[in-house]
This record gives sequence, C-alpha cells and structure tokens, in this order.
Amino acid sequence: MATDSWAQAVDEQEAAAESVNRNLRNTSTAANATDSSSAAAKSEAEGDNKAADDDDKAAQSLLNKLIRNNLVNNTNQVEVLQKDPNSPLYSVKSFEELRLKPQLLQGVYGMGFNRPSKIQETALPMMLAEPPQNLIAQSQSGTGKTAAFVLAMLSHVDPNNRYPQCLCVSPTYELALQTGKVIEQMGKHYPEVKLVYAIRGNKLQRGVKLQEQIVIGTPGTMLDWCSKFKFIDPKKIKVFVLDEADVMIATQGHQDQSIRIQRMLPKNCQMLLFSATFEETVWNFAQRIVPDPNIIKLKREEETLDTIKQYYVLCNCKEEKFQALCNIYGAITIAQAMIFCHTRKTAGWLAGELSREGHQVALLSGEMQVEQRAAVIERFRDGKEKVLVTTNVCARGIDVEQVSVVINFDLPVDKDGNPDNETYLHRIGRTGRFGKRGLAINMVDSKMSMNILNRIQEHFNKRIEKLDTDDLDEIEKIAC
Ligand SMILES: Nc1ncnc2c1ncn2[C@@H]1O[C@H](COP(=O)(O)OP(=O)(O)OP(=O)(O)O)[C@@H](O)[C@H]1O
Repeated sequence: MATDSWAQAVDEQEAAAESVNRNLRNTSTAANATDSSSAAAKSEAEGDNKAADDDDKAAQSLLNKLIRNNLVNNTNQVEVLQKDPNSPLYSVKSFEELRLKPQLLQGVYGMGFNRPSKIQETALPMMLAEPPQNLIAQSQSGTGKTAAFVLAMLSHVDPNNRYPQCLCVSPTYELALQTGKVIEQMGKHYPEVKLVYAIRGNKLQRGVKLQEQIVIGTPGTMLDWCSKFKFIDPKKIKVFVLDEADVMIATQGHQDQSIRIQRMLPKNCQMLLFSATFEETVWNFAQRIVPDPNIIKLKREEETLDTIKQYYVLCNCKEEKFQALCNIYGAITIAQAMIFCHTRKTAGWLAGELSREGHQVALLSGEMQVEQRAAVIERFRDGKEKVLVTTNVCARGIDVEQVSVVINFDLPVDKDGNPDNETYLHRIGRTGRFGKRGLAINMVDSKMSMNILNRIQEHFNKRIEKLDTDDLDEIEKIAC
C-alpha cells in the first residue's frame, strides 16, 4: 500500500526539503540554571519567619481556589462549546455512537470526557472503518487529537495476539511519555492490551520478542527495535501513527527514520498522520507518501482558536520586556505560564530575573538530558513551579491543563529570520486546551519584530491587539 509511493516521494522531495526543513528542531536552547533558579525561589518560600509561611499558605489557598473556580467555569464552557457548530469541540454524536468497545467507553468516561470533539467525531469513523483507511488529519491544538488516534489503536489491537500490532511515533521523548499515559488511562479497563515505550533508556535484553500490542516511542529507538534488535516484527503491524506528523516528515533525521520504519511495514498497514499544522509543502508531501488518504484539513482562518486571546506589547529591550512581564503578573492571577525565548541565553537570564522576583521558575533546555527534561515537565504539570521558561523545545504537544498564559518573550522565527507560523501556533496552543480560555502575549522589541508580528497576523488573518502594560486597569480587563 504505502511503501513504494513513500520511497519515490522521498526522492522527489529532496530538492524541496531545504525549504521545508524549517528549523523545527532548532531548539539549541538550554540553560544551566534550572535548579538554582527553582532553589532561589524555594529558599525564599522556606523562610524561617512563621508569619510569612502563613501568608504563603493563605496566598496558595486563595490561588488554588481561583484555579478551581476557573476549572468549574471551564466545564460549563466546554459544554457550551460542544453545542456550538463553529467550535472545534462541537459534536453531534456521543461516544456510544462511535461504536467504541465497552472497555474503551469506560476508559473515556473515566477520563472525564462527556462528548467527543469534532476531530474525534470525524476521524474515528474513518479510522475504524473496514477495510482500514489511511488518514491525514489536521485539527487545532488542544482539541483531542491524541485521544482520537489512541482510541483507534486500542480499537484495532487483538488482545489475544501477544505481539506488537500498533506503532506510534512521537518527535520527542516527553511527548512519547505523555501519549503513553493517555494510552494507559484510556485502556485502563482493557488490561489485556499492553503498552511498551520505545524510548532512550528503556533497554531490553537482546533476543527478546515483545508481547505488548502497542509500542509508543521516538523514531530512532523505534527504528532500532524494528531493524537492529528485531524486538518488533514490523510485518505484523496493523496501524502506524505519526504524531506531530508535519515535524516528523519535514525534519530530515525524523523523516529518514520514519521512512525506514514505514518501508518495513506490510502494504496494508493503516497510516495515520496527525498535527495541528501542516505547512503547504509538507501537506503536499504527506499526501504523496500516504496512499489514498482520507483528509481532514483546516482552513487557514480556522487554525487559530478564538478561545485564545492574542495581544502584543511594545518594548525597547529585554529589560523592558521583563518589566512588562512583571506588570502583567502584578495585575492578573496567572495559574501557570509558559514563556518562550529564542535562545537559551535569554531563557537563562529571564529565569534568573523571575526567580529573583520570587517566582517559582523552571527552566527547560534542549541541551538537558531527555530524562531531566521529562522530569522538569512533570514537576511543572504537578504545579510545583508556576512558570516554565523555555525555547522551542517545548512548543509542541505538551498538555498542561493549568497553563493560562503563554508569553512569546521572543517571537518565533526560522533560521532565515522569517516568521515561523507553525511554531507560533503550537506555542500559543499550550494554553486554551480543550475549550479553556487562554492568553497569548507577544513581546515586540524592534521594527523587525513588529514586522514579524504583522506577518503572523496576515498569515492567520487574525488581529493581535495591542496591550499597554503600564496601564494596570487595561491588563486586568484582558484576564481570562
Ligand atoms: N472529548 C473530550 N472531552 C474532554 N476533554 C478532552 C476530550 N478529548 C481530549 N480532551 C482533553 O483535552 C486536552 C487536549 O487534548 P490533546 O492533548 O489530545 O490535544 P491535541 O489536539 O493532541 O493537542 P496538540 O495539537 O497541542 O498536540 C487533554 O487534556 C485531553 O485530556
């Protein structure tokens, strides 16, 4: 089914690859300061003055209450949005009507899902049809793509067969772990189906034949497990999922590995490609490598979510940007925030400054060991730090419900200095997950960055409002 056309398309694409390869892996980030910045904030909080401790607890309790209220409001909002035909969360069907196995229905409801989102409602019947059909699907960030392909994999496996039947490839270690958790939660009432992680550090004994039906991992390890170590018999794979598919096929290293895996799969293996963004050339390439695909594609103006309000702030230098950030923090309650910087140097500097202001800050860097990166995200997810300063390493896929604000301390640009629209969309999509309201604030510090912002506005045909951060009343008004 897929093998030859993929190989041919790869050859044809070589010339175009340069332009497609948009520095999506240019996460040359990192910092040395993670622990020191968290520690500084912590030591302040752990002061020996009991009165201060009590104040902290009171403040924390108030914050928790505010966060809870926000969540309650959000539940109502999701219900409203699921009845609005213009919302990406809209659905006419129930999960029952999607003909899921009872064990999976239990899993879905156990996760607190009441109704499918639009992408789930549309994609699942295509993915579960017989004979299996290929699919290339685009849907906005935070609209439940993961649950959609996880349900497809769990529906397709035969639990009586103790060997891998579904492979799911994610671009990063952290995302593979996150998706694995969704598989575990969704499959909680289907214990016969087992999952294994093909990620760095998970060392298996040579000669082992895997018994787990689903393998989730990163492309390099997955390839090794299929070809070098032969833990997986690729000929028995029924479903091959590429999450963040555009980055998987636009980034040379990932592309090579994904193609080599794909070439080993049987011709009738179902291919499922998902992402929130598909740049035009990548989209064309995807269509050439996936035979007879069903296609779910967004119009450009549908790509941004109305639930994420977008603003920009005018500044002259990084110190002014930092001051604007402090003003924002002084005016509104921010459950958790993610702040994106262009370089790890700026990220390290900013984390230090924020930490000196008393914020609990985590710093995530592309240079850190993957296990360390996953641990930082886990701490942030658990609310141990309220601010995550990072570079593009964290722009995609990471799902942390409490992120109410995303700050682009530096706007995303590609290696030629042009706006990186895809990364912009993924970054701001870290907030406003599944119907939540979110704020995205862009710091503009030069004519050049104003030009970048304008081009981003034009690209998405979406107005980004100006915000005066010296005016506290104005900031308060934009609070979610
Ligand atoms: N039907 C549903 N009802 C309620 N919540 C849902 C539903 N489907 C998914 N969610 C929740 O919505 C959040 C976002 O889902 P998910 O991470 O799958 O989005 P995504 O489309 O893959 O996003 P991204 O493009 O950023 O990777 C998750 O916390 C998930 O648990």
